[in-house]
Parts: sequence; C-alpha cells; structure tokens
Amino acid sequence: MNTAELLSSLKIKQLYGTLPEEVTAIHNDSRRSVPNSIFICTRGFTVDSHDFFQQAIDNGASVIIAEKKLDVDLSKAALVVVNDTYKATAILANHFYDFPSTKMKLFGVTGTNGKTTVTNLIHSLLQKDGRKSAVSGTIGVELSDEKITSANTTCDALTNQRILQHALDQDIDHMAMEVSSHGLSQGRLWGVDFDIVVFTNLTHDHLDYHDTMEQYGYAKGLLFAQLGQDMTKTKYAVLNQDDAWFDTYRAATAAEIISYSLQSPADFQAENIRYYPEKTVFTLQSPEGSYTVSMNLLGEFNVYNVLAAIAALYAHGASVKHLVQFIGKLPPVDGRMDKVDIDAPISMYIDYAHTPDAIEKAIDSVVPFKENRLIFMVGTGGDRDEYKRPAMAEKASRADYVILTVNDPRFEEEEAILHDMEKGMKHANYAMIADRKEAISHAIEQSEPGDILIFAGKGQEDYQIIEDTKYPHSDRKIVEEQSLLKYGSLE
Ligand SMILES: CC(=O)N[C@H]1[C@@H](OP(=O)(O)OP(=O)(O)OC[C@H]2O[C@@H](n3ccc(=O)[nH]c3=O)[C@H](O)[C@@H]2O)O[C@H](CO)[C@@H](O)[C@@H]1O[C@H](C)C(=O)N[C@@H](C)C(=O)N[C@H](CCC(=O)O)C(=O)O
Ligand SMILES: Nc1ncnc2c1ncn2[C@@H]1O[C@H](COP(=O)(O)OP(=O)(O)OP(=O)(O)O)[C@@H](O)[C@H]1O
Repeated sequence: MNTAELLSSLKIKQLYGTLPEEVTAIHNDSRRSVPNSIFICTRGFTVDSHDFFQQAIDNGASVIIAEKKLDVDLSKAALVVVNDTYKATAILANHFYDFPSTKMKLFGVTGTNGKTTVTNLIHSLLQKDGRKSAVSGTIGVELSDEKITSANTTCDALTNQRILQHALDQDIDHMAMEVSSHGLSQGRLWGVDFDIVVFTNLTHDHLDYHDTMEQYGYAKGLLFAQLGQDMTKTKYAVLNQDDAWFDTYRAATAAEIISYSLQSPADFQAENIRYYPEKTVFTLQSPEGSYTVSMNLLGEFNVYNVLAAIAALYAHGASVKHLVQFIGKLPPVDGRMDKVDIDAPISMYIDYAHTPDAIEKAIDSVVPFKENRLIFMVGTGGDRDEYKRPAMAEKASRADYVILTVNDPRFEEEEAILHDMEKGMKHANYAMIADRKEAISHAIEQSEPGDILIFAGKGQEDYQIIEDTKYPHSDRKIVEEQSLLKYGSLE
C-alpha cells in the first residue's frame, strides 16, 4: 500500500527521514516485523516497545511509528511521531485493511457472564439460516474451516482488523464477537463498526483491573456509546431489562433498543419455564407472537442467553418462528452446563462458572430436578481478582458438598487461593484439594447413586496455566476416566 496515502489518515507531529513508497504490512510486535513494514511502538502494561524499534528495523521494518523521538538510523527506516500510538494503531489498521467491519454484519456481545454462550448461539443460528458466519472470543476465532487461537477474549485493535479482513477473504460476511471490558477500556475495539450489540449482565468480576463496579460498568457501556450517531446505518442494542445497568446502557446509545426479560413484559419475554436434566422448555412472548421453545441448554441463565440470541437475530431480520425451530436443534455450548454422557447412576456436568453470579446460576439450574445430593467442585485462577474468591465459595455453599480447587494457579501459591475461597464457606461440608485431577476424583469417589456433580471453572479448556506455561488438562477427560473407575462395572 502507498505509505504516504496510508499515513495521511494520521495527525503527524514530526516526520524524520523519508517514507518508503510502499509498505506491505503493519506490526505491533517487533519480533514479527517483516521487510517493508510499519512497526508501531506502544507503552504496554509489561514493556514499552519503544525499546524494541531496533529489532523491528533489523527484521526489515521501514517505518517506525512512536510517541517520541527515537535514535533511528534514518538510512534504514523513517520515524513518524504521533500523540497516541494506540489510537494510531486502530486508525492505520482500519485504513490498511480497508474498513472490513463496515462490509459485514457484526454482532458484539458484552457482559460478565454469557458472552461465549450468546456469541456461539448467534453464530450457530446464522449458520442454520444459511449465512456464512464466524465467531471470536474466549475459545479463539472460528472461521469457515479454520480455528485460530488467540491470547485474549477480545483481540488487540490490529489483530481485530486483520481477522475481519481474513473473514471477508473467505466470503464470511457475518461475525459474532465477544467483547470484554478489558478490550473496551484498552481501545481494542476502536474502529470496529458493530451493527447489533448485546448486553447479558453485570456482576462481580475483574475488580483487580477496574477497581469498582462503577468503572467496570462504565467500560462495558463503551460498547453501546460506540455505536455512534450515524443514522444512515440501522443499529440495535439488545439489552437485558432485568439487569440494574439496563437504563444506563439504554441512555448511552442512539440506537434502537430491543429488550428481553424473564421478570416483566419486554420485546422478548420468557414465561412458564420448566427445567429438566437434559432440556429446558418455556413460552416465548415476542413481537411476532407466542411460541413454545424447547432447548437442549440447561438452567435459567441459558433462558436469558437464548432470549438475547433470538432478539439479536430478530434485529437482524430473522423470523422468530424459524429461530425457535433452530434453537431446538442446537446442542449445549461446549463446557457450559454440558452433561457428561456416560453410563453411571449419577448426573455430571462440566461448567465454566468462575464468578459468584455464574456459580449461583449454575447451581440454580439443577435445583429444580435435584433429588439427592449436589456435589459442586469449583476453582478460581491465581494472579486474578482475589476479591471475588470468598463470594464464590459463599455461593458454592448452597451445594451439599463442596470441593474447593484451583483453575490456573499461574505464579500464585495454591494454598493462598484455597484459603481466600475458604473464608466464604457457609458450612463445613467441604474439602480443599489444589490438584484438579485429585479434586475431580475425590468428587466422584464421594458420590452416591442419584447425586448431581458439577465441575465448574474450566469448561472446555484443554490446558492449565502453571506459572506462565500451559500444560495439557481436560476436566472432561478426567471426569470420564474417574467415573469409569468407580461406576464402570455397572455398564
Ligand atoms: C493486562 C492486559 O490486559 N494486558 C494486555 C496488554 O498487554 P501489555 O500491555 O502487557 O503488553 P506488553 O507485553 O507490555 O507489550 C506491549 C507491546 O510490546 C510489544 N512487544 C513486546 C515484546 C517484544 O519483544 N516486542 C514487542 O514489540 C507487544 O507485541 C505489545 O504490542 O495488551 C496485550 C495486547 O492487546 C494483551 O494481550 C494483554 O492481555 C493479557 C495477556 C491479559 O491476560 N489480559 C486479560 C486481563 C484480559 O484482557 N482479559 C480479557 C477477558 C476477560 C474476561 O474473562 O472476560 C480479554 O479480552 O482477554
Ligand atoms: N447469562 C448468564 N448469567 C449468569 N451466568 C451465566 C450466564 N451465561 C453463562 N453463565 C455461567 O457463566 C459460565 C461462563 O459462560 P460463558 O462462557 O458463556 O460466559 P463468558 O462471559 O464468555 O465468560 P468469560 O468472559 O469468562 O469467557 C457458564 O458456564 C455458566 O456457569
């Protein structure tokens, strides 16, 4: 691409040296720089990559974008100084990839819990409706036949544009993106032009990063404010009317609101909900009439998630009748109240709950058909929001027997994580077992026919992070092995 044309999108404070005529790539990681590329320096939380410009030049970068004058050998690369390199990243990425988000229907989903579930539901419903769709979030980026792993739920501004363009190259013109509060507050979504945005809920999480619930709520609200004022493009915000932040987010956007609720009349309302071990049935009141929804997803929280997905697709123009038919055919989302299909006299579910609210909701989802005991295993990660740990255990105390364990210890002492959680326990029927495999096998060992077991915190993840290394780990595999050991002879 022509360099001068590309850089004309920026307010340049100083240009040192001569711009090359063409550049072929943009990078924000000096280790990945290639010949004839732009390298953008940023002040990160961990390092300041203004320190790495020389590595980028050694790798062939011919333009360095920075916030200050650097000692660049101008015979090798030009130096461009701007006010804010994070903003410059978003602007340049949009121009370089030619505004891919404006050429597709983009759904953004934010909220403390339910983002992965709702984005995957939207993605599956779009595909069932014959659309070419992609999905991105905690479980990576899924394009037609390609899965790309990502370091974050919400990728950085440059990666987002690259992925959107990559999707368009594969003729994918619909995408559902998980939008994290970290992503919003760090500007990773700048320049991503969403058409339909969805809010699930806001409860305690990430206060190590946002400090207060107000700041956390404000960060989430950026998604709605960033829908913009341009009325030439129809946009919608799908909001949970039962959440305390509904009015704030409604006021934050000029876009039309589509509401959903379980508690009061809304555009989409669920009534008469019946819970079963393998399905949930409810009556849906919608702008197109009343329907019976029967779905393979469990629990009240998934009724909220399904309402959100149906409302988002309705905003997109889909018929509610068809959506209800499609919903009935979808399997549960991987690792979210996902029943383990094994011949044993106990019911076992793999779940991803790792916030107090999600734990409460996971337990709520089995209470209606619980006949014997509920054994609940729950863990939390090291080096992350320690304030939520006692609250998690307090919610888990509703189970008859609780096993406190660890998700990803990272660099933190496992015992310290367990003791933080223990402070919230409301009864004495619990064990603390840091080793996740041992914790699972203890849960199954304790079980008796008729019990329900929930293994929460890791969902479908196939690794555990110890220090900064990912080791292979699968709750599902261990659950299957251990339950065969105890109940295998019954088959
Ligand atoms: C605290 C935090 O959010 N950190 C994010 C931040 O990293 P950072 O500022 O520390 O980056 P850095 O390591 O200082 O690097 C700065 C720059 O130098 C570059 N660099 C670095 C080294 C080098 O040799 N050369 C070089 O050029 C890097 O490529 C980068 O561009 O920017 C990075 C790029 O966007 C993110 O990957 C990183 O997320 C880290 C991995 C993380 O764990 N974040 C969590 C808290 C997070 O964002 N979570 C949410 C989900 C939350 C939820 O569960 O809902 C998410 O969206 O993932
Ligand atoms: N709408 C909801 N309300 C409350 N809890 C929910 C809701 N949806 C899912 N959960 C709970 O939260 C867990 C995680 O769900 P999901 O992965 O969809 O959320 P998420 O927002 O993507 O989480 P993360 O940001 O940590 O990836 C589920 O396993 C379930 O226990």
